[in-house]
Amino acid sequence: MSVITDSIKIMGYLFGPFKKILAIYLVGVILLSFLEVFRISLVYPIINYGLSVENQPRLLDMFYDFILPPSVNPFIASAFLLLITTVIIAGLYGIVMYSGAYVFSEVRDSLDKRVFERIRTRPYSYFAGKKQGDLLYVGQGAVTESSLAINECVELVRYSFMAFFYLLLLFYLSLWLTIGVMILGVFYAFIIKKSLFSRIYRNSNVLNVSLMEKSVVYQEFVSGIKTIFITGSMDYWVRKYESAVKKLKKTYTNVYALVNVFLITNDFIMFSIIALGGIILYTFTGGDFLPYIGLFGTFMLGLYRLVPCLSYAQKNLSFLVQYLPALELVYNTLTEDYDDVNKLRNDSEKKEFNFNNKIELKNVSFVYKDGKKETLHNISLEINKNSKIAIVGSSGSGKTTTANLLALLYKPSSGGIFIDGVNLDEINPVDYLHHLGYIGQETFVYHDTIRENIRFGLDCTDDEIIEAAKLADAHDFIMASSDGYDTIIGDQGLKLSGGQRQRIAIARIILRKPDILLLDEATSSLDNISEQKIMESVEILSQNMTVIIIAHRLSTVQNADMIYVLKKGKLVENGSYDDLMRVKGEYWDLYMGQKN
Ligand SMILES: Nc1ncnc2c1ncn2[C@@H]1O[C@H](COP(=O)(O)OP(=O)(O)OP(=O)(O)O)[C@@H](O)[C@H]1O
Repeated sequence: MSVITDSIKIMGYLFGPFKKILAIYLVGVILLSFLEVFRISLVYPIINYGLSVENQPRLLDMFYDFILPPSVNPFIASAFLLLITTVIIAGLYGIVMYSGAYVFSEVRDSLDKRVFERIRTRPYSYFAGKKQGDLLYVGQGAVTESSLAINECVELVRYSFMAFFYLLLLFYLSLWLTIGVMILGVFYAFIIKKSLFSRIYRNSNVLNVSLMEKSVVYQEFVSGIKTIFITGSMDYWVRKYESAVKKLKKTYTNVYALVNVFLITNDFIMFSIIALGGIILYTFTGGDFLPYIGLFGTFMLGLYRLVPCLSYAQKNLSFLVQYLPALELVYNTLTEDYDDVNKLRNDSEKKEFNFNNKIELKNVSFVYKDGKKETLHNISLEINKNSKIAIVGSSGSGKTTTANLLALLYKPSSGGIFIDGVNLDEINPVDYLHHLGYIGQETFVYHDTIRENIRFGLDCTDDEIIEAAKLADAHDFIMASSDGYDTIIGDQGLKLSGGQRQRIAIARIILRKPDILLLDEATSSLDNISEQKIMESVEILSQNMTVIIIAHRLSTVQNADMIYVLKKGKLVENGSYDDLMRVKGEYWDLYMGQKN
């Protein structure tokens, strides 16, 4: 599809919900364009009546015959009309500019919201499979560039209408002269389209890829800063970043140089035409050019106004082309099909979460999208209500994957998870997730107070926050911080230790009083004493809560009601600590491995 039809299709989609305000803008633009041309045409009678030129068609004569009493001099009437039209144009300009800005900001605003909505409703696998930099670019850079494209589009419409009306005036003044100028113009536009537009589009594509690459490198640099420092690999990252920036510089130069070529050539053509027109007029009239001065002057004035309009329209078009790859990315994000988690989640047909008896995993197998073989194979296990179970196994055995399935981040490839006999697929996920407290290995804290980081949007009292913090062994260090619960955590929680962050994450979940508490290496960053304290809290909580613990440190899970042992994605053993130690199987091996 061509660049222009592509842009029209995308713009049609983006402007779709704003037809009314767009219509008002267009009416204003048409009226304004007409008045602009009318204003220029007033110059013609002013010159001709002023110079008392006879025997020349006088533009607007019919209009004057109709509205002017014979006693009024057409010269002074034209001057007055010029003044009145100028005042109206000034007012109308304000309206058009305002409605143009309004259309732009409405579309931009909706774009921001729509893109965010489309991204946020994606399944977790979409985020897991994307580079963070790419995700950031879609929601930020690409949206900003698309907004700029929208602005260019709004402007393009304005300048195109103006150019059209000026062209009509020129046709009226001199058919042949206009045809001559148009042939030149079409020839020129053809060269421009052939030589420049495709180049701008190509370079803009490269520009977008380079922008994305730079943003990815920067993102990776910031998130990996600690590893970069301790491995002394700063030079490598500097080279990586500089190479991304260098590529960007080259494509930026190409794109902006190409866009500016228009302006220079337009200026050149405009003044060449005026000079040539003057020479032709002088030659054809044998020096007696006075009767044609009105026509020549108005024509050139019209042309003088037309060319910048065309020039701006071209500039708008070329910027539009430049931003098109970003627009396409945003358009694809907005229109592509995907499993909307909201639609899945808000399904009113789905049952409410009801848990009185047990959770069962029945023959659950799972393959990651890009995985070659099954990560989980035919797992079947049971978790009784208010029991405390543990899932253990060596690294890579599939423990976190099992937790991911329980937390609805992925769906089993076959088999199913059942709560009191009801498949998790049939239960309202929002309801289910409200009752599930999942604490993973990665802890997310954000730039706000400790209080708000624990609250995380929940409607609760300060006392409840403190109680949860105590259970998570976080209260003491919070109280020792400069402003207690009101201490601001630095960007990404850099002012906190790993263990402190983990304790805040645990408090956040405990505060939610879930029915099922899923701890995936949730105490891995903690020292033994702190871990011990949290496990004591879990012990208390487990009287009214079903607790699923995934842990490397087997000492943490010794008193679980049931321990499931995974090996290479398969369930190889289960039983209480005593049972498993007695049979001296996989658990025994793991235990002895940790002891030595
Ligand atoms: N998003 C993913 N895409 C593809 N494969 C994955 C993904 N996440 C994990 N895996 C693979 O699945 C297997 C099980 O990983 P999982 O994280 O469940 O193991 P684990 O028992 O929790 O390991 P650890 O104790 O080291 O955290 C591993 O081989 C891992 O490489």
